[in-house]
Amino acid sequence: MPNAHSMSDLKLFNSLTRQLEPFQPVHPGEARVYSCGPTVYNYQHIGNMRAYVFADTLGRVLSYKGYKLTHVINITDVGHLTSDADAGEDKMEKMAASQGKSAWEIAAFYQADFEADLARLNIRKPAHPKATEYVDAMIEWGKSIADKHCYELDSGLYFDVSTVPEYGRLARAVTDDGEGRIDEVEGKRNKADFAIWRKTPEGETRQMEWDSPWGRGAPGWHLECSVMSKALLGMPFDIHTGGIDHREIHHPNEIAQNQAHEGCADTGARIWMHNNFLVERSGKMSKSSGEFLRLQLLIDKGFHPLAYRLMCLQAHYRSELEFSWEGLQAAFTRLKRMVMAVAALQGTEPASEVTDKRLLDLFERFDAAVSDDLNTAIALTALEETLSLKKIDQGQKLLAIAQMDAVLGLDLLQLERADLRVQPKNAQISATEIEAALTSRKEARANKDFAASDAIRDDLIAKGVEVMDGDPLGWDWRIEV
Ligand SMILES: Nc1ncnc2c1ncn2[C@@H]1O[C@H](COP(=O)(O)OP(=O)(O)OP(=O)(O)O)[C@@H](O)[C@H]1O
Ligand SMILES: [Zn+2]
Repeated sequence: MPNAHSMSDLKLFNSLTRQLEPFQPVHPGEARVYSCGPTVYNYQHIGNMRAYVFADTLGRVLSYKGYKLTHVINITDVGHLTSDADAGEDKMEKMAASQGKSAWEIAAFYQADFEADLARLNIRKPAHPKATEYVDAMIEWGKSIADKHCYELDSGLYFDVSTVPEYGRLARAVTDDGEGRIDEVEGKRNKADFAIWRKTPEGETRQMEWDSPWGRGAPGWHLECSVMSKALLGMPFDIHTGGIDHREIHHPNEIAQNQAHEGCADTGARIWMHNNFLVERSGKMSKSSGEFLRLQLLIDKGFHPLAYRLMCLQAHYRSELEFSWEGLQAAFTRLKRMVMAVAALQGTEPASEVTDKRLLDLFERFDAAVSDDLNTAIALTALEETLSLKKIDQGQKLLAIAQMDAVLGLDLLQLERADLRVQPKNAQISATEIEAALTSRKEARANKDFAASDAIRDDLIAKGVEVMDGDPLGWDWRIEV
């Protein structure tokens, strides 16, 4: 697309100022992004995955705008307690004990599962540093801020939030429920003070523990993101992302550590961005509630994982998104339509540039939408209009689709109809058997043997197959789950 990235300036909503701001990179021509990664003590739920679909879309938009992107999603394999505010048990150690495995095994298993989910959602491969690889750097960071900003209690080294300017500015925490949720630890100077280092209590041993000037123990969860973002991206860097819950405690704490360490009022990242929650009718999706929605469950029910990506893109990342199976079904149907429209271009070679005015206008709309704080909902409509354009140069159309999809990540040029036929786990019949039965049914009908044709249909229905004669999508059948 000629000069596509120079069409509209990219504006992003900065949680620090609660305003849209133009993106101005710290390093000309580059974009450096850090996204808080998962705590790998369990499977991820699809709410967690919404955070990474958002971060990936941001990264794709930055690449499309011509910036050289460095994106980090860390892996939290140590340090996160069951509460964000340094209370409760260690998530990793607790799961290890309940499964009779080592904390290291737990972390490796769930990290691999997380990375498989990223791939299934067509999330590009950012760097995935592990917190446990940065413990030395965390201790060094702690040492450099300990005298001026920290104090020791029996339970560890604590950060005194009154030693940095404007603590909690990101959360606007002083009056709302931000600080109110922080649990008391005996001896803390301020309610919001948090652990930099947690000492292993006398007489206990942890599987993951290290020696430090403040005793044997483990780093506080907040410290790892400051340390890893600085080590991998330098400070200041461009954008820090996370779910909206992190705006309250985790990110204000990172900012406080960054200010202390860098000796400035700067916050470490210039722009802080937060995705809103995926919710269930009953409330926020959470792992603590036992059974929870995983991407694998969606696949087991016959949905393609990219239908979930599309479901996320249909909403603005700053809006709450309510999950429902009907909503997912609608997104899946929409994805099928797109894939079928691209299939109609099979055999077309993409053009080397787009000159057609209709395509250029649609591209301008697409560009304006993604430049407006990642308005993917509008961008999708521009893509769909492009897909439905008739009497147009096919090569140019394909090029425009490819460029839009590079930003949205729906994998439209690779996905085929057959890929979208996801076999539900409890299916009683395979796709090949269904196709064969439908072919026999067609023959029976052609021979006017309606009894045979009805018998085949009844047999399919009994096996959970809905036969969709005359389906406008040409989808023909689906397995009901
Ligand atoms: N329902 C949700 N919707 C969108 N993002 C979420 C949701 N829940 C968590 N996140 C985000 O997912 C990322 C990873 O979360 P994290 O590993 O801290 O686990 P968690 O889901 O918060 O854990 P738990 O459910 O046990 O409280 C974070 O950026 C977090 O803000
Ligand atoms: Zn973090």
